[in-house]
Amino acid sequence: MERVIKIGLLGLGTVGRGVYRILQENQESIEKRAGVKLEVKKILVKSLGKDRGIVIPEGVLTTDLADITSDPEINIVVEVLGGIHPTLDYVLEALNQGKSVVTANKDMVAEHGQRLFAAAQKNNCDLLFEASVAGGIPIIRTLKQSLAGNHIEEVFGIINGTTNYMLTKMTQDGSDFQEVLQEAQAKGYAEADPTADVGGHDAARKIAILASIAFNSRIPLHQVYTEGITKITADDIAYANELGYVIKLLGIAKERQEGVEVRVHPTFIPKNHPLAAVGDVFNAVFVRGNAVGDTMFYGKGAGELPTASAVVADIMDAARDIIRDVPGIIGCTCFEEKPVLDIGETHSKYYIRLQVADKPGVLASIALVFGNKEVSLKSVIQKEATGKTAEVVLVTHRVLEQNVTDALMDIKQLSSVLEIANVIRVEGEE
Ligand SMILES: NC(=O)C1=CN([C@@H]2O[C@H](COP(=O)(O)OP(=O)(O)OC[C@H]3O[C@@H](n4cnc5c(N)ncnc54)[C@H](OP(=O)(O)O)[C@@H]3O)[C@@H](O)[C@H]2O)C=CC1
Ligand SMILES: N[C@@H](CC=O)C(=O)O
Repeated sequence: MERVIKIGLLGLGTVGRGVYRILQENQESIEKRAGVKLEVKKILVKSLGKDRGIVIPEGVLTTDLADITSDPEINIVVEVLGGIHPTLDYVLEALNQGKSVVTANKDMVAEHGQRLFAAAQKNNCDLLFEASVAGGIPIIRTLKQSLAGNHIEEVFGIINGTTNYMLTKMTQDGSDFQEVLQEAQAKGYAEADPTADVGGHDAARKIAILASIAFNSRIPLHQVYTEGITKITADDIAYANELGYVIKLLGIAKERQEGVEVRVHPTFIPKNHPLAAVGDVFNAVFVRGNAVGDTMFYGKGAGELPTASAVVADIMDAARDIIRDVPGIIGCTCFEEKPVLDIGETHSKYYIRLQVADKPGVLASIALVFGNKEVSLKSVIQKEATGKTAEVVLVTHRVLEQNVTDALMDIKQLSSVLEIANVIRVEGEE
């Protein structure tokens, strides 16, 4: 008799709809490749009456979790609800009922991964989360399996589709921040609360997940230095262009002898850097391994079908493991504690934009403060002098962050400095 693996889908929003569509439209090839037929038996939603733009057979939608977690016929639960409450409890319930779980939820994995992996191991289930980082790019499987023989030294890249879409439009078309955020929301790229995207928190969750896998450690989310794109202005974009850079929100994780550095912030990168050409909703992740050298992975980082592509691949893996009776074979429970370095201990170049009084000697006094803190300056441009005020743009050489922070504290005290308008790290050049 033909074996069918039944799936319970939690959520039928942007990603859930994509998962359902791929499972229907590619049914034949999926069955051949997975070696088993896959069928969505139940779908948990909040509201049964909502128009969803797809046809779902009668009786499949439910608002009762128990229709899924208590159904012995359902072997795989796919969580695409989002958020932590009540989602974490739902996923733990599914694992404790012996069901393998596939999730796209980076909030939950970044904050409660340890608990979830322990529950999956205890119950001999798979817990797969490919879609939680970089949408359609298969980066989790790559780190866990394809590059497993390497010592990973560095993982960094563009890992939030919404902000990359926004920065691309703001740079290329001069679009307004709020307008372009609304476009990203309408396209289904943004989180339910888009402050997670623009505030850098979504990217922080993703880099915490990537760094944990890459460095075989557990990176607590609160230790990821996080800055979003809300302070980026049209002026910063124009100066970046003039100086030969573009601005991207990067997630950066490096293993150093003293510990690991894990950070998310807007970054100036040279226009000829491969990441500079990654526009729109695309993501790209660089991985440097001690055996493989430099690798780069590129693809759509958000949206219905790219994200669902990753979810469906995980469902197929979970199904294969179930029919071979080996769920949980590649777990995430064995790791080493590694210290996460403070942002002050990292090194970068810095773009610094200041509003100052337009009078003689100001630049010299600013340069002196930087010199006293061992921050050497690569370039200083004075702009838009009105006779009363002027804008000064400085770019430093590669220096210790703490020295820049200390210098800026002193610079703030100078009576001729009216405002520190923005400070943005510069990466990707010697
Ligand atoms: N959108 C994207 O591009 C990507 C999203 N993700 C992640 O995927 C997950 C889902 O995102 P997305 O599809 O965009 O989210 P949506 O907001 O579009 O969809 C959420 C779905 O979950 C249902 N839901 C939410 N809470 C409950 C609840 N308490 N009980 C029952 N049903 C509930 C909603 O039901 P109803 O329809 O009835 O309101 C809806 O169908 C999130 O974790 C997100 O971070 C990951 C990568 C990319
Ligand atoms: N909001 C996220 C969705 C995918 O993870 C993003 O924009 O990258």
